[in-house]
Amino acid sequence: MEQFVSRKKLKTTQENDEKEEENKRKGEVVVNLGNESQVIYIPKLFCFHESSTYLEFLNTHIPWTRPTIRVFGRSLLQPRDTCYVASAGITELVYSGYKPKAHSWDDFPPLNEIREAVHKALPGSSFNSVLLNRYKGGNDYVGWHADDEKLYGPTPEIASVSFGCERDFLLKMKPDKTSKAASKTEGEASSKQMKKNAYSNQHSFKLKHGSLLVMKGYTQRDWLHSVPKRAKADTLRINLTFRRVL
Ligand SMILES: O=C(O)CCC(=O)C(=O)O
Ligand SMILES: [Fe+2]
Repeated sequence: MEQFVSRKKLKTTQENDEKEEENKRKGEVVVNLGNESQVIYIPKLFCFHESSTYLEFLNTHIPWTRPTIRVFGRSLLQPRDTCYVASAGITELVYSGYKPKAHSWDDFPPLNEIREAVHKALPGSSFNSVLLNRYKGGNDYVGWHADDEKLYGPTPEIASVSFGCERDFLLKMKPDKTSKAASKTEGEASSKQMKKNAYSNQHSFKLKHGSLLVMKGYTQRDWLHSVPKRAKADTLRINLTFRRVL
């Protein structure tokens, strides 16, 4: 009898966990970008209260810096604050001529909690680094780029968690891919389904407080993304992009 009761309890907990996961994924949007590139958007991975607690923690406890980077041969102050956290022993990250210092996960337990929630939402994923960005207001931004550094391999899964001010996240096809994609789409457009899903060269998402956006497949090879300046988005936003260095 005792065994029966505890087993029943166990099942209930498991059922509750499944229900909780299901609730988190409510409103999930999957966008097939074509040519094996995909974006998944989950608006509410974290509830409002959890998200606000993480925003406050990250804002006050992360050692933010605003480095000088090189873009198109010119030095400029990166238009947002940044910090990098990574597992020991993995290949160092270098982007735009800048090599961020890798901080330890152990120094920021809430970051590990967020990473675990992302792992739960994306079965099979295992991220060993996170690049954090802090946008202090609407003048802070990230320009068009792809996270296509070699250390992530050809088809990285990049999981982006946002807290704070809602900002637009834009995707556009890389210029050299546009014509090829158009001819491919035309060729495939015979089926009704394809016509309905006719691929577009641009997409935009409003990244909400506590949301998760995932870029998968060949998105980094074929697409650029950005978070442009927005005069009206004048409050703090913190974004975390989880990546796996191979
Ligand atoms: O802030 C964002 O939503 C995007 C950040 C980003 O693209 C990056 O860190 O590579
Ligand atoms: Fe990026």
